[in-house]
Amino acid sequence: MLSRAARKLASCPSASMGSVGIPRDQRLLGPLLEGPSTPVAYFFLKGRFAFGPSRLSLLRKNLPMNGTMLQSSTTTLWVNEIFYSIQGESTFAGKPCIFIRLAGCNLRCTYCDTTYAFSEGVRMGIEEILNQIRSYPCQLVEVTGGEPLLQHPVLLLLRRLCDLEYTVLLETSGALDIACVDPRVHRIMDLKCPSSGECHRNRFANLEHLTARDEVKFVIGTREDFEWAQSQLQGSWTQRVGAILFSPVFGVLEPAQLAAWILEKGLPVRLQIQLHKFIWGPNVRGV
Ligand SMILES: Nc1nc2[nH]cc(C(=O)O)c2c(=O)[nH]1
Ligand code: SF4
Ligand SMILES: [Mg+2]
Repeated sequence: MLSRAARKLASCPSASMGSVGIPRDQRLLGPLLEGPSTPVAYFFLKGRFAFGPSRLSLLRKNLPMNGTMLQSSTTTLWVNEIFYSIQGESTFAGKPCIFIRLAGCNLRCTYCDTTYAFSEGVRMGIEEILNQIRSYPCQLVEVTGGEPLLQHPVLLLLRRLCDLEYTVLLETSGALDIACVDPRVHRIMDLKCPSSGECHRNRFANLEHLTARDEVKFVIGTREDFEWAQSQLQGSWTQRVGAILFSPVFGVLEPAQLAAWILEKGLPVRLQIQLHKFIWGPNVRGV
């Protein structure tokens, strides 16, 4: 007997092939690119195609805007970086972890710390990615971005990683549908607060899909954000989800201030600081 989540995945062909079953606003737009020798990337930008070299860095970094899909074949992904570090966020913080950062994002949060992922990346085959992952002495993998769900083949990558018995984490902004993600994946989903400038992009329907495996993260920059986050803690999802994380915007809100607010209200949430920024500094890439 398949679980509800497993049945949903089985009825979602995009987890194994093509883009059928993907919500309309997440479908690939534009012609498919095949073969590593093709030196051109295609993007669908506000109703027209843009063409560029295979390194996305030559695209202006503010180009992939709302609703824009990164174009790739069904077995390749635009990868910004792959690295091995200490997990700095979520309930897995402190553990060795391999990170796969995918390129492109459809949001532009005011505090974004990975703007370089908007436009820099190389195209890699899923098997090529898996081979690199196998080279690290680690069974914990996080797929992050950018926004990893912008690229449909990520569903296949996530499934392959689960099949290989990795513990798999997915960081997502929460603006795209999370229902087709393999149910073995731990989804770490943001609810964007007002100071992000992207609060209106929250896809609240995602909350219905959350399970004890998943975590919800609020990145908090102001008292208004804190109160907004507090006001979201009413729904039944709070009882189902594995963790609720309150994380201060680095360099904007002192962790001690957020700690004081949480204690003042007695909120049953988890204060999260971005461990990697305290270990290696706020602007170091690849850690
Ligand atoms: N060490 C480390 N932990 C992280 N957890 C989430 C990260 C992210 O950028 O999504 C991240 C990251 O970039 N580095
Ligand atoms: S969703 Fe994440 S990667 Fe995208 S702009 Fe916001 S913080 Fe940056
Ligand atoms: Mg992130």
